[in-house]
Amino acid sequence: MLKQTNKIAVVGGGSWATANIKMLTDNTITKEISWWMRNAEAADYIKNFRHNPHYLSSVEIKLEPGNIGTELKPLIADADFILLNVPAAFLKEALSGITADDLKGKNIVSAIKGIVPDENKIIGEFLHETYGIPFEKILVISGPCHAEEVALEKLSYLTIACQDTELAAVFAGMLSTRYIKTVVSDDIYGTEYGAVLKNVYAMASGICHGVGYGDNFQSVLISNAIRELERFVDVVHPIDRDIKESAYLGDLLVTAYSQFSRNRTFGNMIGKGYTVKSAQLEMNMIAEGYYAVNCLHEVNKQYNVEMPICEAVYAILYKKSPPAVEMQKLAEKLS
Ligand SMILES: NC(=O)c1ccc[n+]([C@@H]2O[C@H](COP(=O)([O-])OP(=O)(O)OC[C@H]3O[C@@H](n4cnc5c(N)ncnc54)[C@H](O)[C@@H]3O)[C@@H](O)[C@H]2O)c1
Ligand SMILES: O=P(O)(O)OC[C@H](O)CO
Repeated sequence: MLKQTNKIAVVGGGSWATANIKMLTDNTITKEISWWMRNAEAADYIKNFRHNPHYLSSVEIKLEPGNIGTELKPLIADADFILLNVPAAFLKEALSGITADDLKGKNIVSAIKGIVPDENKIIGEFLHETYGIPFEKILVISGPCHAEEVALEKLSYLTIACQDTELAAVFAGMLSTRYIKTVVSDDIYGTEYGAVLKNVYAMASGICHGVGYGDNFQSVLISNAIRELERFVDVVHPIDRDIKESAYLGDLLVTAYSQFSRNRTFGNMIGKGYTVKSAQLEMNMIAEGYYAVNCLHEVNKQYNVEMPICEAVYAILYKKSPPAVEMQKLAEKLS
């Protein structure tokens, strides 16, 4: 049974965590919010100055200083919802020291669009298998929404997925604001895999731009990408879904075309000849697609879905195949 005042613990100190704090505090439903981040300096700065020094620094943080910290266990102890915002590659590290008992009975919300490396699992599967969280208590936030536009209060739509759609609606109610509309879904697998794949396609979009292809080619790439995405999710989790919904097609479009996209920016640098290391250093933000494409390559060994775009990005990032050569080969396979 949900309490009158819900307690929400936000985990992660980056752009999306900051945007989620803003949405939750701009929303008028009474709630208590705590915020964990690993960077102690940033936490102190936020307590003193009410702004995140590194991400979305224009956003005013309206939290009690005592509710912000770097010790995860006490911050999640009496939370009803734990909202995960750490990039998938660092999730295990962030949750180290946390046991299944610490998470028992809690609702876990993943705002992460990635796969846990080594485990090769989407976040819902990882939480279920590692911590025994029942699927009815796992929620996923997705949809076409850049943190930067949340900071600017530009009208955006989020999808909240959970097997228990009533619970999804409760959480959606706590995120909605004048500038955030919410949609509820029961498709955890499709929503998660859709978000993971769109990051890889955004990288492909950036790579082709960096190599010199134009808008005409990019639109063909993205229309092939949505078909590739649909092929994959229909094999992994075959249910009746409309791939044209915002959580799937919408998210692919925003990330493939937006100036704010981390994954597209990263791909563009790779297309222009940066190494992975130098692109990562220059960005100061995490492009999830870099880790995800390696995991997807492994996961797809089990399903054998035809995924030429993912394979091209994998070859460029992990086999050091020249971007221009891979894009030329890929172009022959698109229609
Ligand atoms: N930014 C967005 O607009 C947006 C929107 C929807 C979903 N997401 C998802 O939210 C998640 C978080 O992304 P973000 O955009 O907030 O990230 P970001 O790039 O803004 O911030 C990077 C985050 O990673 C952490 N980090 C970096 N290096 C680390 C390390 N070595 N060990 C541990 N932590 C490290 C940083 O502390 C910071 O919290 C991702 O899964 C992303 O796909 C982001
Ligand atoms: O576009 P990116 O790569 O910054 O990803 C951010 C969000 O997932 C967009 O919905």
